[in-house]
Amino acid sequence: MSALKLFNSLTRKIETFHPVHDGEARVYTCGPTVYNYPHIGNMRAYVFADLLGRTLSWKGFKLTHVINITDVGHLTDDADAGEDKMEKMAAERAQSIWDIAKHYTEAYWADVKALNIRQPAHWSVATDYIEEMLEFAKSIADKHCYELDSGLYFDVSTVEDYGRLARAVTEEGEGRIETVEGKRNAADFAIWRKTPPGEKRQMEWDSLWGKGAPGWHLECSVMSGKLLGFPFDIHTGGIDHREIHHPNEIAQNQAFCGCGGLGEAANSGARIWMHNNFLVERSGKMSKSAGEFLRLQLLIDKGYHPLAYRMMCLQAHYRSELEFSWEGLEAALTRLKRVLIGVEKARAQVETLPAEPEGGWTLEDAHGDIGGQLLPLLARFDEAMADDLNSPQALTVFEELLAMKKVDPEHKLQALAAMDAVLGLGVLELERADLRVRPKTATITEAEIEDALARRKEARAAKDFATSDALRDELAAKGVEVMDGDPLGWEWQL
Ligand SMILES: Nc1ncnc2c1ncn2[C@@H]1O[C@H](COP(=O)(O)OP(=O)(O)OP(=O)(O)O)[C@@H](O)[C@H]1O
Ligand SMILES: [Zn+2]
Repeated sequence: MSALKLFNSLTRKIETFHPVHDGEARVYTCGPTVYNYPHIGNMRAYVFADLLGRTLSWKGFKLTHVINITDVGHLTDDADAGEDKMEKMAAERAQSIWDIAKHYTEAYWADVKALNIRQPAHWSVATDYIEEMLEFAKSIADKHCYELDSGLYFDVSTVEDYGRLARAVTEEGEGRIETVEGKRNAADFAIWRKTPPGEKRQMEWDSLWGKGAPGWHLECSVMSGKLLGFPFDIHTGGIDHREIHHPNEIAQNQAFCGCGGLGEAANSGARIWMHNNFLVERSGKMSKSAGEFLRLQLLIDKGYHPLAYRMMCLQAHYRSELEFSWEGLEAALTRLKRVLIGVEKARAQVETLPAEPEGGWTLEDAHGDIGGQLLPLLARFDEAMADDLNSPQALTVFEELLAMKKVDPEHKLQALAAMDAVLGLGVLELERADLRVRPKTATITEAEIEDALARRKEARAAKDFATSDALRDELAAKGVEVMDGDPLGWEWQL
């Protein structure tokens, strides 16, 4: 078994994973701000966190994963400027924040499910932890904070090594962070924002510092510490969080734990900080406001199975930028189709599918009584995943397994199921026909297509090529391409 190695953004080094608690892995992932639908770039962050969680399970660690839902406190700028994203959307829509949060949380969960992202142990909702946030703030206020008219601010000069995660000295951030009158340091941030006099927010709570709402950074410090205990093992997020959100969480954690500098990673609250790189469009970072809003549902509406997007994510290492294109998605879908053809062949050779062991597949279960040719393959798959989650490499090993011929079919399927438990493509539950998603604009149903194709087959058998061609043209007029002799065995596509 290869030792699990992960890239720690805090040390900027690949490190061997040593859990804080023997045999366990505790992971916190910054979740979505539920003011709008997530775009597929946001979902890359959760596919990555899921891949990490699945790899930890595969390595035999008992995983506790927390993903939060931010329903208050995230401003339109990650630092201190702008409005609360939730309040802003609620005002625009003339709806209650609670309704907005519910709607978009459910939409996010639908994407989570469609992408085979496993359910974490906890979905922690920020507004459920206000009491704990007030206690946390109170415990650090005297030594680390000061009050201004607009709120309670964290003085970043009171902790050692502020900003180390971002590799930026405090002053460097100055240009980017809007000045608030009276701040001691440019990078100081509000941990509690007071409701301005004369205003009423939809979400506000009483506190020692007046009515108001918690800061976004405070929320993640509190929920991660509360649910996982400091220090926990791994904190994840998108690479943008490396600049402001996570350095600020770290500063609060240091203050709360009374810990020293960041020479000791555990002082930051987590031992390892991991960040996925961006999904980008040719024009730049994907965002909700610019251009076509790339939601998972849009991909589905255009006829792409959501797992083609998961495949697309797995094909790139999580620390590399990934450029989205429709051609790239098409290629990922084709790759998934080929995988399913291989799985179908393997399935046809066995009576029953291997039963998933309780608690999911681990490398150890995968080994089972497997011998001979399959063991080196499992070892190479393990090595790839242990090498800072090298999923592109692991995928090629998975495909090698699919192509293997002279192996015991039961063992092959066992190895397949176990590897898929890490990749999360769910290939044993998927049928090839499931991948053929009807685009929203399609004017013909599958039953009508199958019916026309059956009639065409009959015509061809009777050598009535005029009818056969007429049926083909009829289908083409409705946007259905008939694919005679397609190597992937697809008879038609929309
Ligand atoms: N283009 C992207 N590619 C990969 N991850 C991303 C991308 N954009 C945001 N993320 C990550 O998605 C997660 C969810 O972010 P959040 O819900 O806070 O979205 P957001 O800040 O409103 O997104 P955006 O800035 O894109 O509108 C975070 O971990 C964030 O770092
Ligand atoms: Zn967070």
